[in-house]
Amino acid sequence: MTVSIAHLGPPGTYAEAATLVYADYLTQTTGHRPLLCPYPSITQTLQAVANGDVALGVVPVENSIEGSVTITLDAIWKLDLIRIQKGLVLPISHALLSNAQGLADIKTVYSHPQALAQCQGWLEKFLPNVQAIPTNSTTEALQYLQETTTAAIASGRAAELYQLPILAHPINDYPDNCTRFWVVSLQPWPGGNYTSLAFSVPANVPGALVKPLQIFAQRNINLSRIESRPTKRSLGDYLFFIDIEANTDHQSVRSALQELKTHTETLKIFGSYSILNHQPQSPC
Ligand SMILES: O=C(O)C(=O)Cc1ccccc1
Repeated sequence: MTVSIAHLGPPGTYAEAATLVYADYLTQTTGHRPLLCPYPSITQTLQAVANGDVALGVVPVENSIEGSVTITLDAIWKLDLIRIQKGLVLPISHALLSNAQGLADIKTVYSHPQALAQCQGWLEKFLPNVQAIPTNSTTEALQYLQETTTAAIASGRAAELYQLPILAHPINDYPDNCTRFWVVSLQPWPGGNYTSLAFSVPANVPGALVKPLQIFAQRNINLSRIESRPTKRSLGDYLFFIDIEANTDHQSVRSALQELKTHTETLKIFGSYSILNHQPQSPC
């Protein structure tokens, strides 16, 4: 049976590029080529996995310049059964696509909020008076390019795919711009050396986060990331997303998670996974 993988579309997004990397890996390891299924938003991509419409989904989770992709974290928290199977990191290089004669004609720039933010300095310098409009994805932005006063930020690959002119490339403010993606499914997977989890704490009291952090520190378990997100219940009430460098099969991790349960209100463990190292020369 063909495995379907959901990703943010339309075709040509960075999420699709990450999905193609994973599809190549699956083809090599299983002998079967999976089917790529584009969805209009990150939330709908994850929903398709949660509903069982597709076996797998690939979503961006964190960028080296802009930090967390908050839509992904919020949706994963809400969708109870989602598990992480793999991580993969992709270098991101943005281009300015437009049918305008030159930069002086451009009045509006469309793109995904992460792409707009990663090119903020370039936009301020070269297009200081344009209006930046967020879209669900970098390739959704391309539908606005019929006008000769509009531009979109997307990849060189997207420009090639839709035969659109590139006015400037690269335009990201930092050359080492990398985005981390998660491959997710409903199936727990034999893990790797990274574990991701999230929890809410019982009350917004001093030290509510100290105990959970101590639990890991006492066992010498390294945290590679901590991110807070509002619970959306009341102001100042947060969820914490944590990545640790260890597997849940490890005895120390098991006991840490047992103890963590007693110091958190809700604890969700998204699983243990390895990082697919597909480009050993990449800056990521
Ligand atoms: O819109 C896309 O192409 C995406 O895949 C989301 C995104 C946007 C910018 C950087 C990384 C991922």
